[in-house]
Amino acid sequence: MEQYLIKGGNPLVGEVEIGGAKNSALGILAAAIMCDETVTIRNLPDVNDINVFLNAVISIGAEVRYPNPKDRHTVTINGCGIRTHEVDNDYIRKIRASYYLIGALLGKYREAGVALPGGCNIGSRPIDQHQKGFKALGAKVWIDRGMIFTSADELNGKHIYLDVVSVGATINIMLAASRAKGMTIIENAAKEPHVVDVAQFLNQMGANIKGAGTDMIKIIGVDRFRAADHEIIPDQIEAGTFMCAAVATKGDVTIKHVIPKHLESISAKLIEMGAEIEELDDAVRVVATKRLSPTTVKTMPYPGFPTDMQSQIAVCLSLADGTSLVTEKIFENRFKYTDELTKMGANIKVEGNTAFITGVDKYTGAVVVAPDLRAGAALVIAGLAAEGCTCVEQIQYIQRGYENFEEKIRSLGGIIERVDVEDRTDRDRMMRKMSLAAY
Ligand SMILES: CC(=O)N[C@H]1[C@@H](OP(=O)(O)OP(=O)(O)OC[C@H]2O[C@@H](n3ccc(=O)[nH]c3=O)[C@H](O)[C@@H]2O)O[C@H](CO)[C@@H](O)[C@@H]1O
Ligand SMILES: C=C(OP(=O)(O)O)C(=O)O
Repeated sequence: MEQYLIKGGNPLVGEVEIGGAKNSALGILAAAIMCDETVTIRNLPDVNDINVFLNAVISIGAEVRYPNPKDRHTVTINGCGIRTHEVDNDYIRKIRASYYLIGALLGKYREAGVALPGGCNIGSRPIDQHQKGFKALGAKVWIDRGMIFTSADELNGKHIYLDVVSVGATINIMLAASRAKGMTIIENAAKEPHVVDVAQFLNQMGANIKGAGTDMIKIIGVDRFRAADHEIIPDQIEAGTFMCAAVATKGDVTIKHVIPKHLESISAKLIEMGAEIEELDDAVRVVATKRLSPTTVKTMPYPGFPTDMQSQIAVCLSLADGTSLVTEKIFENRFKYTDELTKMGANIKVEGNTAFITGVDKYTGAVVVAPDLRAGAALVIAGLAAEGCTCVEQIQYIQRGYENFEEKIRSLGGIIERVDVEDRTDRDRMMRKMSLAAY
C-alpha cells in the first residue's frame, strides 16, 4: 500500500493550478452518456473516481476517447452504443457518483440497474430523496442483490420537494427529468456550483433547465440531446485545500484557475483567522504570517461552508491561539480524523456534531491513517506544518480526488514523497532517512 512521507516545516510558497471539479465532472460524465452524438468534455480531472466512472460507462457500451492521448483532461463521449442498462463491478460499488447513472439511464432508456453507491464513509448517506424523485416522475424503484433498479413506461414531469438539501438527489432528478414529458420543478434544490455546471452542460446538449443555483429548478423535458462542448468548472475543494495548506504552513500561495466566488465561504473564515486573501480574476493569493485566531465554523449546503472542507480548516484551527468550534451539519461521521490529528499533538474533543479545538503551538510528525478523501488531504496539510516527519497511510482515499497532489505540493516547496513501503521496519527506516536528509 502506498503512503505519503512528509517532512514538515517548509512554508508553501508559489503558484499552483487547480484542476476541474471532480464532483461536477461525475455528473457531467453521466449526462454525457444520455447523448447519441459525440460530446467533448474539457478540464476533466485525472483522478481515480473519474477513471472508475469512465470505465463503468465504457463497460456498458459508451464510446470514450481521448482526442489527444497525451492529454487526459479532454475526452469525447458518445452514448449511442450503450447496450446494457445495468452497471456493476467491484470499483463502481466503491464510488458515490455511480448513483448518477441511475438518473441518466432512466431518463434516456426508461430503465436502469446500478450497484448501490459507496463513497467516503462519512455518515449513513441514504438515497431516499433520489428514489422519491424517480418515483414522482413515474418510475418504479426497487433494491435487489446490492443493486438499485428502476424502470418506467413513461416519465412525466412533477413538482418535487426535497426533504433535505441534497446535491446528489438534485442532479439525479435533473438528469432523469430532462428527458421526461412536461415540466418538473425541484424545490429545496441544492445550489452548489457543480449543480449549476451540470445544468449548463445539459442545456448545451439541448435540455431546458432554469433556476440551477437557486433553490427552485424548473426542467422541461426534451426528446433528445445533441453534441456539445463543455469545460468543467475549477474544483472548489481542491482550491480550498491548497488555501488551507498555505495558511497552516504560514505560506504565500497563489491558487490559479479558480472561480473566487465559489471560494467565498472559505476565504471569509480564513480572513477571520488572520490570513490575507487577495482575490484576482481567476486566482486567489493566500498569505499567512502570524499566529492564527480561533473562530467558529459550521458546515452548510452552498453558499455555506462546505462539509468537504471541514477537516482541512480544522487542521488550521488546531494551530490557532485559542479555542474554536467546528460543527458538522451534513454528515454525522466526519470527525474520524481527529484521533489521527491528536497523534500529531492536536487538542480536539468531539461532542456530538461539534469539535472543540484548543489550538496548540505546533504539530509533531507521526504515523497517521487517512480515514477518507478530504480528511486524508487534511492530514497531509498537518504533516506539512508539523515539526519532523509524518507518514500518512491509506492514501488511496486521497488519490480518489486530488490529481498530482504530491507534485503540486512539491512545486510549492513542500517536502513529500509517495512511497510503497513493505512493512513497519521499512517505513521507519525511510522516515529516519527523510528526517536526516537535507532538502
Ligand atoms: C460525488 C459527490 O458529489 N459527492 C458530494 C455530494 O455527496 P452526496 O450527493 O452524497 O451528498 P448530499 O448532498 O446528497 O447529502 C447531503 C445530506 O443529505 C442527506 N441525504 C442525501 C440524499 C438522500 O437521498 N437522503 C438524505 O438524507 C445526506 O445523508 C446528507 O446528510 O455532496 C456532499 C455535500 O456537499 C459532498 O460532501 C460530497 O463530496
Ligand atoms: C465525500 C466526497 O466524495 P464522495 O461523495 O464521492 O464520497 C468528497 O468529494 O469529499
